[in-house]
Amino acid sequence: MPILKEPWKKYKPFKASSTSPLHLPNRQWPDKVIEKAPRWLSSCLRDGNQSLPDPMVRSPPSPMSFCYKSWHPYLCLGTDMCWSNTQNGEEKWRYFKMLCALGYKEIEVSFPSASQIDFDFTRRLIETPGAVPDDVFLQVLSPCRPDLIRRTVESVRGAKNAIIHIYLATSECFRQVVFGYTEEQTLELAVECTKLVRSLTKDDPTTAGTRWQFEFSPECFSDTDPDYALRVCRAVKAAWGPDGAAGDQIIFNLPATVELSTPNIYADLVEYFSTNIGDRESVCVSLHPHNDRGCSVAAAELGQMAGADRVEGCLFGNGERTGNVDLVTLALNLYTQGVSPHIDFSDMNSVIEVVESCTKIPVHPRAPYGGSLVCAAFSGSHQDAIKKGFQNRARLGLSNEDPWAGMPYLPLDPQDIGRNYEAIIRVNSQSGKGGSAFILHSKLQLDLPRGLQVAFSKVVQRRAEELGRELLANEITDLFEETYFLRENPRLSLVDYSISPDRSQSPMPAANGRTQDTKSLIRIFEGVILLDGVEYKLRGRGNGPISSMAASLKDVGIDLDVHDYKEHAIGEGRGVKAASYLECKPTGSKQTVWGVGIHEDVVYSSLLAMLSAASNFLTSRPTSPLLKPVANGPSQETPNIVSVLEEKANGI
Ligand SMILES: CC(=O)SCCNC(=O)CCNC(=O)[C@H](O)C(C)(C)COP(=O)(O)OP(=O)(O)OC[C@H]1O[C@@H](n2cnc3c(N)ncnc32)[C@H](O)[C@@H]1OP(=O)(O)O
Ligand SMILES: CC(C)C(=O)C(=O)O
Ligand SMILES: [Mg+2]
Repeated sequence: MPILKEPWKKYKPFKASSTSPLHLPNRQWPDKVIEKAPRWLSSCLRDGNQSLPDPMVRSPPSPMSFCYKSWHPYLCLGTDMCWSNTQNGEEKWRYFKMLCALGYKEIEVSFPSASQIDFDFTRRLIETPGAVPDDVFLQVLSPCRPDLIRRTVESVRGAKNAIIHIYLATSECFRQVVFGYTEEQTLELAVECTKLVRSLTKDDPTTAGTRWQFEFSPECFSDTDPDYALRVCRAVKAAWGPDGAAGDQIIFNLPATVELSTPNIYADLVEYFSTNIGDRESVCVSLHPHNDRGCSVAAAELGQMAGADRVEGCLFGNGERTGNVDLVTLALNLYTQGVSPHIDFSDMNSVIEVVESCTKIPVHPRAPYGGSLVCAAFSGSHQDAIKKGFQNRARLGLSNEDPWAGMPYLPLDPQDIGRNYEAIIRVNSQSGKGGSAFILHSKLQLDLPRGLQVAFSKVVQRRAEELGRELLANEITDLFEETYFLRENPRLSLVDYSISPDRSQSPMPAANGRTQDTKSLIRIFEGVILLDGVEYKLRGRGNGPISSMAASLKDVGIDLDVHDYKEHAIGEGRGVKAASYLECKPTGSKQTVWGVGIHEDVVYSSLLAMLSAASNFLTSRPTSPLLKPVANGPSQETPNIVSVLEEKANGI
């Protein structure tokens, strides 16, 4: 082929045939809303399976394998996820059980004429008591070839419920390129094969114990002249003879075998078919979109709006080439519109585990709903909005009326698919204060004041940049405990203390000139601290425990003014603790330091916060503060420099 200068000119825009119904001035589907779930057909074990490098049901292992880890069909790295053959059919068996548990009622289990293994798997399902729930239909697929149809029907003999599905491509391309058939020959073959299926199933009294359904797929429907597709299907319908009044429907499955156009065109085709096939109650219109252009979900949704009753697809969009339509996305798209899909994805992680281990294809981390990252927010703005969403829902009482309204960025409650809230907020160097604050709140029940959120987020940012990666939730809680000396404080600790009212003083006058109440009595802090391995005895005066301790610390060169103090309870009942947060400003400095204390005793918790702030003050300075000489002795005016270093006092 000559090399084209403009190679894209090799391709032509999609054009339906000359009798195109695409000019549908009265199309109805754009105004329709999907209000109920369609009938679902999982083709995971057929269309999904036929597209795997190593199908689920296979003969004994070959040294060649598809490696999940290396993404290579042959080079196996020998990890857990690498292909390893279990007993023949075990993976399909496990997958089938999962599909039943999820709620699928129509499951295409095999292409029985393809191999003995597929045939045997189908037989095993039927012959194992209780393997197939009474309300589940087993679907099996065959081309329009009499020998293969006989084998296919044979495979489901004795089943309680079975759907025989035959396919024949009707597009001009396939008729000319693959089969060399005229329109009439194709139609005749479809009718003949339908009659054969009928004779082998519902017309054969020996199979009366089986509830039969029949499905015909005009393969490549979306590339087929729509009037011709209708002609073939009407003839097939006449051959099958469904009795709609008795609830018997023929399934016409309309594949976009290859997705060739925008989904609105598929919807037009479906609406045209659905409204013109006639005797509609005897017909179930089914969709089978593939995803070559990445629009299969849209095609399936518009197709339902256009009148389809049923959708065929695979979990996580497995299937030929780019896959079949993703049944997980379709179901949960309905769910998030308040419509039950009648499929249970509440334990998404288990579904993923089964699908990945059976197909050896990992679910993409960004796959809608199922992907490991889709409930996670890394970026600061997202985290901030989600955090506020959680806070405000409780505050605004939205939880009763409209439980998920007012929740930014999260279209689905992660808990509904078995993901916990810890997975939502993930912290890296793109995160702001809200992310770490959310994690500290959910993991440690700490409700950080805004200023501390800002201060700690800088610490987190630094650490994330140093490591060049995401910080895990436990790394953030560790970092917090380390930064604010919540587990240990190697430099500064409180050995002993007491706080008592200063009886020698009359109460300090309040700002309004009145005498303060007894609560405002001057307190005296007396205690022993261990600073860099040396014990110091301190004494200080203040309006309360914190300020008196702050005053006492000046004597060891830790000169901090308390700017802000907040506390809250953690937990309730006997195990309740107090969390205290202190913002302090070193005298003469503009920068603040924060301290955090947690303890059952509220006062002790606040003193720990003071000590934590003092430690941060110490570490924020290049060298240790100089110990102030106790030159002036206790001062009554400045209620702070009273402490003494015992050794010093003793002249040691
Ligand atoms: C779009 C889809 O997903 S369709 C489903 C596809 N799935 C599969 O094919 C999986 C299982 N298939 C198989 O195991 C094999 O292809 C079999 C058993 C069906 C047939 O195997 P073979 O007899 O060796 O035929 P082979 O696969 O090489 O070629 C297909 C033949 O069937 C014909 N054919 C293809 N589709 C159909 C059809 N729907 N109806 C009738 N004949 C068909 C082809 O024209 C070709 O005929 P030819 O041999 O006269 O040229
Ligand atoms: C067999 C048919 C339904 C098919 O898989 C397709 O056309 O994609
Ligand atoms: Mg297909």
